[in-house]
Amino acid sequence: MSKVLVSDSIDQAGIDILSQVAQVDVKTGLPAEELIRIIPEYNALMIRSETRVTKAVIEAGTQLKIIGRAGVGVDNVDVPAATRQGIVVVNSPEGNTIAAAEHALAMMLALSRYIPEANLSVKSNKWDRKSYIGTEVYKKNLGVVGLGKIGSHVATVARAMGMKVMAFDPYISSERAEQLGCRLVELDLLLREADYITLHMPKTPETTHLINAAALAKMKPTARIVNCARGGIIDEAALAEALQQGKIAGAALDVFETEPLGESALRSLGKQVVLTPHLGASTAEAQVNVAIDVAEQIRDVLLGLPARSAVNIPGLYPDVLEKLKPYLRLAETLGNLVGQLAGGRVESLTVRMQGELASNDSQPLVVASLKGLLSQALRERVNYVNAAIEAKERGIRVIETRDASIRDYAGSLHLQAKGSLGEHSVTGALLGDGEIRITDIDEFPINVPPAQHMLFTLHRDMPGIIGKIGSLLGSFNVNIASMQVGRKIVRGDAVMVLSLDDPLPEGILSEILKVPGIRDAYTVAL
Ligand SMILES: NC(=O)c1ccc[n+]([C@@H]2O[C@H](COP(=O)([O-])OP(=O)(O)OC[C@H]3O[C@@H](n4cnc5c(N)ncnc54)[C@H](O)[C@@H]3O)[C@@H](O)[C@H]2O)c1
Ligand SMILES: O=C(O)[C@H](O)COP(=O)(O)O
Repeated sequence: MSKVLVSDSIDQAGIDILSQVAQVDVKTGLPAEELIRIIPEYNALMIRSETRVTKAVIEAGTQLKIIGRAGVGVDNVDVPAATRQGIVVVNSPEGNTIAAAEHALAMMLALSRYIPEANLSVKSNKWDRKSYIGTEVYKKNLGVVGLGKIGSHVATVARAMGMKVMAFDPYISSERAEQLGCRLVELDLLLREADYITLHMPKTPETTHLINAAALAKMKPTARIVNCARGGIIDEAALAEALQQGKIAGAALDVFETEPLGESALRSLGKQVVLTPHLGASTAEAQVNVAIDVAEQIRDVLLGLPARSAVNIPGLYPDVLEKLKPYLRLAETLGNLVGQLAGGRVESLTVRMQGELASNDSQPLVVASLKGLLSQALRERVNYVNAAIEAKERGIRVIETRDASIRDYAGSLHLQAKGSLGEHSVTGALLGDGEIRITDIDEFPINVPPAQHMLFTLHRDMPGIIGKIGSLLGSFNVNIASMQVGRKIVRGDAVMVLSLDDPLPEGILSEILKVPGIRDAYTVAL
C-alpha cells in the first residue's frame, strides 16, 4: 500500500480521501533533518506553506511520486528539483481564492477604521472614541497589483463598495481589466494615485521588493498598502521606515519575508499597522476546498491517473485526457522506436501531428514522444514530468509541425529523429479499436503492430533474401511471429519488419548484415 506523509495541518476531508488508497501519516512541525530522515518511506507528501520542501528533501524522497500543496503558492517547494526527479507537484489554484480576497478586503477595512486597536482598547476597559477616527473607502482609488483570481475578486467587491479600481498587471489584457470595471495602468501611476494598494501577484525575481523605498516614496502620504500575497514583495525595512516617517499612512500585512515573523520594527508600530499570521487561506470553507482538491489529485496520481492541477507538467482535463490517452501510448511507442532506430545521440526530434491530430493540443503528444525517445537511456527515470527538461538538457531540439491534409488514418503521428548516427522516421496511427499500427518506417509503407521484440532491415528487394533471413533466425532458434516487407518500387530498396517471439541472441545482427543485399539491420525492443 502507498504511504502518504501529511506534514502541515490539513482538513480531515483530505485525510479521509487519501486513506481510501494509502496509509496516511500526519506529522506536523517536523524539523528539516527529521523530514529528510523519514521521507524515503513515502510515495506522496502533502503540505501547506509551512513545510520547506528543499532540494535535500526531494533528493531523499526516492519513492516520491507527488508533492501536493493544499493551497496556491508553491514557493516553499523546490519545483525544479522535483521536476528533475520526475515528481509531479500539484496545488489547489482556486480553493482559497475567496478566503484570501476576503482577508485582503478585511485588512483594508480594519486598517481604515483601526478596528484591531479599537478592539484592544475596549477590551482593556477603555471607552476612547476620539483616537479612532477612520477613513472611508467609498469613492477612494484602489490600486490592485496582480489582477488574477484573488485580485479580480477584490476588485469586484471593492467596486461594489463604491471604490474606483485601477490595476497593474503586465500579463493581462485591458479587455479583461475592463470586464472587471478596472482601469489598467502602469505601476508608477498606480503608486502615485492610489489611496489603497493591495498586492495579489506571486513572488518572483521580478516582484521581489517591487515595493521598495523608491516605490513607497511615490505613494501619497495618506495611502495605505495591503499585502496578502507573499512576504518579500514589500521590502519590510523600507516599509517600517516609510511608516515611521509618515511617508505613507498605513500597512496591513498577512505575509512576511520570514515566517514566523521574528524581530521586526513593524511590531512596534501603532494603529497604522495591522499584522496577521498568514491567515489569508484560513477559513473553514477554503481549508475543506484545498484539502479535497489536493487529496483527490494525490489519490489519482497514486492510482496511476494524471493530476488536474500540476504546476510542473501541462494539466489535462479528464475529457481531453480520455480522448488523448491512446495517442499518448502511440506517441510513446513511436518515440521509443525511432530512438532505437536512430541509436547514438539524438540531436533533434520532429513531431508532426497529422490529420485530426493536427488540431489537438500538441504539448502532451510531444512530451509522450520525448518520454519514449529517452526511455532507452533513462528507463523508468524518465516520465511525463521530466521528459521535456531531460531532452533539453541533452540538447535535443524539438520541432513541432502539423499537417491536417494527411488523411491516411483519422489521425496519425510522424516522428523523425536526427542524430550522430543518421536520420530515421516512423509514422503510426490507431485503428478503430485503439490498436497501434506502425504505418511507415523511413518513408517505406508498412502496416504492423508494435511487438516486444522486433527486427528491421533495409535491403535490396531481390529474390531469396527473405528466405535467407528466415533460415538464419531459425538456426539461432528465434521464432518469427510475423513478417512484412515495405517497398516503394519493385527491386529497389525495401524494409523488412519482423516481430519475434524471442529476443535476438548476441551476435546474430552481424550475421544478418553479412547476408548479400542487406544494407542495414536494427533490433528493437518495445
Ligand atoms: N495570504 C494567503 O494566505 C494567500 C492565500 C492564497 C493565495 N495567496 C497568494 O496570493 C497571490 C495571488 O494568488 P492568485 O490565486 O490570485 O494567483 P493568480 O495566478 O490567479 O494571479 C496572479 C496575478 O499576478 C500577475 N502578475 C505576475 N507578475 C506580476 C507582476 N510583476 N506585476 C503585477 N502582476 C503580476 C499575474 O499576471 C496574475 O494575473 C499568490 O502569491 C498566492 O501565493 C496568499
Ligand atoms: O498560497 C497559499 O495558498 C496561501 O499562502 C495559503 O497558505 P497556507 O495553506 O499555509 O494557509
